Amino acid sequence: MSPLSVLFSYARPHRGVLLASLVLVLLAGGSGLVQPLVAQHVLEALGTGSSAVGWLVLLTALVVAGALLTGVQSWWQQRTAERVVRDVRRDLVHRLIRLRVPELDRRPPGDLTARITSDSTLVQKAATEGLVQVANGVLTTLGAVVLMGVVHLGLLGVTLGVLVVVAVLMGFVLPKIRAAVARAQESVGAIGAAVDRVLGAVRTVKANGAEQRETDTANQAVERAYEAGLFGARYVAMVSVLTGLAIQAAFLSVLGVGGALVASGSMTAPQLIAFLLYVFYLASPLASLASGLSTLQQGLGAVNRIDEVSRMPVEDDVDGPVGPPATTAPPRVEFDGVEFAYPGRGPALRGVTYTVDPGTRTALVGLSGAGKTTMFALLQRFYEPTAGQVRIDGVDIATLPRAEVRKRIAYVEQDSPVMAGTLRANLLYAEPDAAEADIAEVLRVTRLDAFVARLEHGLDTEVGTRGVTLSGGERQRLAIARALLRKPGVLLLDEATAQLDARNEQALGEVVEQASRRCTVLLIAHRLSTVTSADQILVLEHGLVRARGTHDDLVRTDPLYRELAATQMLVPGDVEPTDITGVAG
Ligand SMILES: Nc1ncnc2c1ncn2[C@@H]1O[C@H](COP(=O)(O)OP(=O)(O)OP(=O)(O)O)[C@@H](O)[C@H]1O
Repeated sequence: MSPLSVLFSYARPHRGVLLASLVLVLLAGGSGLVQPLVAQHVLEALGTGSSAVGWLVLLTALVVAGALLTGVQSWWQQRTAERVVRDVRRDLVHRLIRLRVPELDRRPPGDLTARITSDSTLVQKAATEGLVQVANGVLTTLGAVVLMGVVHLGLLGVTLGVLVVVAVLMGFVLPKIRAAVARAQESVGAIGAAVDRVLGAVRTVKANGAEQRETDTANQAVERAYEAGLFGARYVAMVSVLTGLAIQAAFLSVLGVGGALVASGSMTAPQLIAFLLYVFYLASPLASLASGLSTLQQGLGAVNRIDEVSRMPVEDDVDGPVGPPATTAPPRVEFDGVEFAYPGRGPALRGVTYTVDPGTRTALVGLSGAGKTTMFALLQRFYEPTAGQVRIDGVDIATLPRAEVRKRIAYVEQDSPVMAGTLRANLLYAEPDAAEADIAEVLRVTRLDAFVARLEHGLDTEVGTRGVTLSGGERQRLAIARALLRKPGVLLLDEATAQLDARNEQALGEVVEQASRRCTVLLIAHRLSTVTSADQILVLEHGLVRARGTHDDLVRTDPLYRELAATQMLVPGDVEPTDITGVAG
């Protein structure tokens, strides 16, 4: 779709009211045109001593009607503009939240936010005021042109000649406005991205004394937006200059040619005067046309950035009623020859095959970057395998709606995100109707009950942006409590206890063990002490399962596992300190 058709598509649902608005503009214009004639009659009546009441009433009615029509037209137009921007923003919010994870991975959130907040406002005016002004300008200009033709065809030719020259110049200027707005909006997106980057890691920025560097980065985008804005403003100003010049040039040409025609007797003086009045009358529709075209170009400059979001792939199977899972029994989870690579990267998983039996605990261990978190991401259909299948209870999850897959799974992320809001809102995020008894139970098992009891507002305490007012361990326990409250079929814990003190870690280890009687648990852990009692441990290396078994089996059979265990003093051993961060070498 061309940008113009996209713009029309925003206006289309409101075409009725926009057409009505156009009619009102024309009527208000018409009433304005008639008023001088009626005023003339009033003056004539007063001069001749006859009654002017009728004309006065008509004049008053015209003035009032004109004002009312203008008021109603302005209200309809602005209301429609607000509706257009509301629809665009609704659609953008809806899509952005549903964008596929790979798409979100490669776009700065600040830029996406700017499309909702800033770009949409330009489209709002273009799809309403711009279109009405252009239509009004075109219709009124055409009307004036027809009447000019009735008065004198030759002079009409002269006028049109001048207008064509101006139209060609406009054709050069208008696309510049559009390009400038597109550049300015890109920069506004870049400002959003830069600020978002800083605010998302404000402590890192401060701790590294990077305030000035980050300010400079954001300011570069601010400067680019300013330059592009100025560039566009120059051309917008040029449009009004051209419109003024068009009228002046038409007036002078008509005066010159018309004067000669009158002198030669092929035209009467009143004809010339009438024609000149029409030339002046043209000023208003031409101004409306020029301003409407500028507004349209500005909207077209922004429409691409909005339309780009409409073309990004979304997860279209996360809405609608999913219904309760067919069974509450813990399911079997299988990876069967699963291969996967992130866009532009080498393989992250290279043919992973394993089965997790219902109601058991499987631990994934291995060096950093081995592909553990990637498996969790595939299990929730954040990404799709490039080969192989992930199955839940024997069903390939690629054949299930994402909502259904995710409903069965509770996921505690590596950095256990907590969202701004209250503790309660975070806890009940997936289960808004959870029973008080269940809430109390999960708070107890995650040992958050004492913490909550100490807070003045208890569960209604605000946790700040990303839970910044909580400690790392409290955030993790909150995330685990949220997961347990869902009573999931599958529980995924990614380094979920990494930030807990030893006492809490042990307590939560027991909770997870208990949970595995009700659900299938997969947990990723670097601290092997948390996984020694798992039913099955998978050792991952470079996207492959290199060994599997219980802790005791693996200590005996797998050198890498033995090394990991020895460095964590879980087995006696004489081990060279090895890089287990995967950073070096
Ligand atoms: N969103 C992403 N885009 C591109 N590459 C990614 C992405 N996420 C992870 N990777 C890469 O994929 C590989 C596997 O990453 P993954 O997060 O699965 O490792 P991991 O075993 O969980 O590591 P860790 O123990 O450090 O969390 C790594 O090389 C990583 O750099």
